[in-house]
Amino acid sequence: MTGAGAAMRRVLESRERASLNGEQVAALAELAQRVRELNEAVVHTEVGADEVAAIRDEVAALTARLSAARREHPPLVGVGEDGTVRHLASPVGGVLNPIAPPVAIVVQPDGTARAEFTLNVLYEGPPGFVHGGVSAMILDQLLGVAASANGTPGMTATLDLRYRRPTPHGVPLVAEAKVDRTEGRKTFVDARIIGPDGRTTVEATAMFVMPLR
Ligand SMILES: CCCCCCCCCC(=O)SCCNC(=O)CCNC(=O)[C@H](O)C(C)(C)COP(=O)(O)OP(=O)(O)OC[C@H]1O[C@@H](n2cnc3c(N)ncnc32)[C@H](O)[C@@H]1OP(=O)(O)O
Repeated sequence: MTGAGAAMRRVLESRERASLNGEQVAALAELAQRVRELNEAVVHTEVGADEVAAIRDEVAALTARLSAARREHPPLVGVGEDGTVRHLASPVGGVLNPIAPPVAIVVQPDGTARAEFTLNVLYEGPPGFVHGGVSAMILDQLLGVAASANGTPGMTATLDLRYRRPTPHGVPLVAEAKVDRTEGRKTFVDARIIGPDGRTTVEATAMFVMPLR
């Protein structure tokens, strides 16, 4: 046993006290979105060196202003309108995380976790296509949400990926995950990413294990 469950409970207990109210979350989510746009602008800009230097100094000044009052830990959890727990700073769809791809996961009545999203060039691996690690990260999260929605949350113990064809960026994608079966503390979940032509680009199977302590 790893004690992973106890370690996570300790972190959760310390961070729940730092929860934000809805107004604060909305304001920071807007800021995170502006930073996402800044990130993309940095990758695409063709402005001259002097302008780059001036912008660099402005960004540094903004970072200093934000850092004038810092919490010890990121706000980890929030409770959504539907009562589900949200990891606000998650690297997948975390509304407060400027590096998180915009993947909003919705659980369907039949337990399928589903997301519709478009990835921009920030998530590129092979030219024109999504980085395989980014696809894996999105699928891991989606698989985990499906396991949680099934009432059997856990840690990812195994994650098997089959990259069937390249996943394009800049076009609408769909990802879905659904629990296949549970065996004691183990939950087996299947997922896939589907391209705009309706064909599967990546398939995944994961096993989640609920830590004993
Ligand atoms: C709404 C919120 C949604 C949030 C979604 C979040 C999605 C993101 C999820 C993640 O990314 S989690 C981070 C990545 N995963 C980890 O860091 C996990 C690290 N590993 C662990 O913490 C532990 O190894 C683990 C909790 C998975 C298992 O530890 P345990 O001490 O509870 O397992 P134990 O050794 O008692 O084994 C229990 C059973 O599982 C099996 N098992 C455990 N780990 C395994 C493994 N890695 N591969 C294959 N089998 C494994 C083990 O063989 C055994 O099978 P049997 O009961 O049949 O004997």
